[in-house]
Amino acid sequence: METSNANLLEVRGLTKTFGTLKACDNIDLTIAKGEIHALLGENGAGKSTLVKMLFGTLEPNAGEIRWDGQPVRIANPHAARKLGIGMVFQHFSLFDALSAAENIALSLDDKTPISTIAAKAKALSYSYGLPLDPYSLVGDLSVGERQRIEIIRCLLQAPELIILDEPTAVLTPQEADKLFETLERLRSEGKSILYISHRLEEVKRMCDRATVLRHGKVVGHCDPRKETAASLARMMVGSEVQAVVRSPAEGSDRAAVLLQVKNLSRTPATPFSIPLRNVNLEVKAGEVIGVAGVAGNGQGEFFEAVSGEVRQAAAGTVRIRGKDAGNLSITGRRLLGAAFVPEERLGHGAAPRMKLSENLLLSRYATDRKAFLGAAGVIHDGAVASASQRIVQAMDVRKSGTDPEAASLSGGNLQKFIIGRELDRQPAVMVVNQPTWGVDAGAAARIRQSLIELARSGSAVLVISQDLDELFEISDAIAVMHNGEMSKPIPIAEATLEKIGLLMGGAEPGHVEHVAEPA
Ligand SMILES: Nc1ncnc2c1ncn2[C@@H]1O[C@H](COP(=O)(O)OP(=O)(O)OP(=O)(O)O)[C@@H](O)[C@H]1O
Repeated sequence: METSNANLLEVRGLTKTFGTLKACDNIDLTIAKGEIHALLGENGAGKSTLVKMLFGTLEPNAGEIRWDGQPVRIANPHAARKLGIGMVFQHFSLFDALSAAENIALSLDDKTPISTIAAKAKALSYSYGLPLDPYSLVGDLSVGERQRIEIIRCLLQAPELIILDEPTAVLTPQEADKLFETLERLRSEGKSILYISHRLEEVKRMCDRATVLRHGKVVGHCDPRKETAASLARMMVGSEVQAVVRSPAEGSDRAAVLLQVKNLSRTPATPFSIPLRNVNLEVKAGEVIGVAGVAGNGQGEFFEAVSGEVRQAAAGTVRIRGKDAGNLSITGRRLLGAAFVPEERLGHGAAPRMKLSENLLLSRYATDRKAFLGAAGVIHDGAVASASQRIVQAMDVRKSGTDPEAASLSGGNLQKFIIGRELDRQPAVMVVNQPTWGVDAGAAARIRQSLIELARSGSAVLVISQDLDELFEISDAIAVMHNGEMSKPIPIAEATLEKIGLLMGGAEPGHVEHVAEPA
């Protein structure tokens, strides 16, 4: 039986509206001391809005928050921290040119000397099994190590409640395991954790209770350990989530190579970027090739070179539909029939302050001139609006208003719109970096299925992803990037998690070929 003393946080009737949209609608939530509590919900369900109110970055319109039985007002993150609430954000807020300890010092309010902070951070990091060298420069660290800094920074303030927003999205399976050990340890010390994740298997594994949101309302509570990933997804979405079907790639041996990367090398543009070393890769019509790798091993640099965000001097390093494209701009490559979806949605994938229809026009006016522009460059508003509507429907994009600004969409819904915008063109070559990052189970299945279908209709699809399950689900072969080098693609029938994991960790391909198949 729970008594009110056992509860650390109680939320009653919390409501937040944006215009006419109730992003959080009368939400009740109770977090007990010493529990890991999952907050689940499809994209746009209101999870981020809720935790922003708990961390003091958004002010509720109505409702009450009780902390250890007492009503509180959390006016800003400083007040949240003082109360004992810490948050590890999905997007890191660290300075590359500073050390781990200096970054931590910036978030502390007192004037403790760096050497003391470094010693404390190091001791804490080792005691929680997340070892950290406090004097290492952030720019030299992997994404997993950067996340450790964020976690240690949070733990140094001895919070009673730690909010984690999709903490494993950027981690390797091994790093995620380490994080789970740390969370279990925190739980055993009586700390509470509010855990947001779209990865339902890890929610089942880690969490004691779950609260499920849909359209801003609480639609259920459950013990995730007693559920299946499918039943959790059903609670979130309100209906059965379709499994992804990968039809066999037909005749791909004889098919045309639509995207070719040939002897691509790049010297690092900044002290913190990874050089590319003689990368070779081909994607044929009809197939999906996956690129796996721990974040920060050159995938970003590879995407920039393939998409034309950074051009090469040698035109032949990237060939699209048989034409040299290495020295072309993004638009030049798009005119050859390619489409690109970058990892970073706001700013790169979409202009945040522009409406969805304006974003559509911005990315497609050159390639779809006839459809969207008249003779004197007059915009066919109707055509743009109906294309925008078509994409919203095809990808089930949830939003407030008919044509809102991109920045007002929840992360996952903006991703659905951007992918839909490119798929709508039926590109001959599609290159996507992290296609379902932050996307809920139902929408992720839809995006993955669309990528397979695009390939089977005759296009070449290249998917860079840190989600190995995703790559195994959709790829016909998987290549691995490590330290700026690309392995040969391993056909999916021969690929195992162990082989790919070893290559991700830097094992020699020759060694991996001898790894036994699992029994
Ligand atoms: N600043 C804002 N202005 C207008 N609408 C907003 C704003 N912030 C969020 N919304 C809307 O509120 C709803 C809830 O968004 P929220 O970011 O909380 O969802 P979420 O559950 O965290 O989704 P995701 O899993 O995609 O991150 C969405 O429909 C979103 O478009």
